[in-house]
Amino acid sequence: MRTAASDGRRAAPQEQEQAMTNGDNGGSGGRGGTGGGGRGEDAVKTAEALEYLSGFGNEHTTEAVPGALPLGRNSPQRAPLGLYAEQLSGSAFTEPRAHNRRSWLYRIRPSAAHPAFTRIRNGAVRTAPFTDTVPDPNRLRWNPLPEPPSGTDWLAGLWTLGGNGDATQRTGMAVHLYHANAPMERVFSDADGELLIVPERGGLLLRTELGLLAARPGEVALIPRGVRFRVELLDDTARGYVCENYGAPFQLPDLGPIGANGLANPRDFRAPVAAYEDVEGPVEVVNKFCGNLWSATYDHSPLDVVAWHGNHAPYVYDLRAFNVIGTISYDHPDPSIFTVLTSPTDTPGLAGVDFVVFAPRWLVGEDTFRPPYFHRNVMSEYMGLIEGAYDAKAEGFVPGGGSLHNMMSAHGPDRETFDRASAAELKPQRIDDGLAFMFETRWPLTATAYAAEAHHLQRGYDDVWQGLERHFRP
Ligand SMILES: O=C(O)Cc1cc(O)ccc1O
Ligand SMILES: [Fe+2]
Repeated sequence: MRTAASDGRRAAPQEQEQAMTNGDNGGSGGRGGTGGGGRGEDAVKTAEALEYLSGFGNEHTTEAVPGALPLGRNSPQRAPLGLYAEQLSGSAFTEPRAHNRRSWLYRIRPSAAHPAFTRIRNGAVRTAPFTDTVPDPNRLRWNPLPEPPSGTDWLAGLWTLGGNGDATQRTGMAVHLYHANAPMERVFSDADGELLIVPERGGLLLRTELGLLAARPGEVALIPRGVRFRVELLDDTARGYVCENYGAPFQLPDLGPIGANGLANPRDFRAPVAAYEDVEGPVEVVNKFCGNLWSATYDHSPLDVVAWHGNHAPYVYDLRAFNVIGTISYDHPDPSIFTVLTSPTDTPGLAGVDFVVFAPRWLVGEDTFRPPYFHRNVMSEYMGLIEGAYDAKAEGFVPGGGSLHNMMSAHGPDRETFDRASAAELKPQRIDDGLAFMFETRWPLTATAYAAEAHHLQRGYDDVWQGLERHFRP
């Protein structure tokens, strides 16, 4: 963990009105700077120079201007440098210490200094409870979203596939996809849940209240509930997935008999160093609250946190750092062993949502059908593909697409995969031609009308299990 004193970040030029200042994180980018597509040259340069704090849930301390963090107390009579002190809570004040999350922010203006929000159109964003359609027992699979119209920013390009629970009860989750080709000018926050962003195409620069994160395909970023942020693009277009988790914040899974190490190692999670915008002037701030989008035009940027400390922060994680554990004897282990993050519910072991990754690994199982087995699962499974291919599907499950296998729906290897794996020579085999993930949840998912009627919904997905001949020879 870095300390405020050892950060040694220089103060950014305060006098520059409208300037973007971000400590050591790469100069005075400002907004935009895009040429042609959505890629911002400033964003690219800034992303390359980013520094991070390391460790999941650590008590971080960071300041973009030396002396901005008060010492010895959170809320001195007058905070240093004329800043306002503000607490951001990610858990109830009274939750057990192990689950308690909060950070103290030292900012140019308190978040309370804003005008009234008024409703704007929700675009293609939908929120639980999902009642557009009835839950579907059929296996569903989608191709990627079509290209967005030019000028689509990340928020405008957010498209809800479905979900479960009820955002107002802080239970359940939603699956969204996004496609974008323009940087956000506005700022967004989601009071309904935390956002786990899974880029599939194109890198993102996330300018958050607590600092800057870059998330490229293969990495995931988490924005805590209510944290304001703006998404800029590191490539001309961006595409990916989002799990909006209405429930308890994602945490690392217990390791049980695995021991003290393994799966996602805590130190590989990176939080931003403090970085702030000193912008006086109109800034649109969009707030998602209980399913609707609300907008207010602030007279300053709310990304104005000069220093912060605490254990509640955005973070980025490289899925390729995942320590994959599997069989070294026989049988295909259940994919819970690939859990990166879990959002627990009141019933131990029954997650509101697990985020699971199928990362490069060796398969060595003896006398074993090595790909995912045929199964029916009380949990519901949404799967996406970040790159390459997935070992249960020969074709049709493509990067940017996704599949939904709801509670108890029968699925598993397609016919081609079954035939191939049943005949394969069982020498050690490295699986490194793809990166797939799963949002697995205890409640069935209901699709939005958009998703159920989408042109890119694959009709005839059932056919992948056609032709599984009987081989029974009594
Ligand atoms: O359905 C899937 O492809 C996900 C999955 C993978 C696996 O290895 C075992 C069970 C399972 O649900
Ligand atoms: Fe499955």
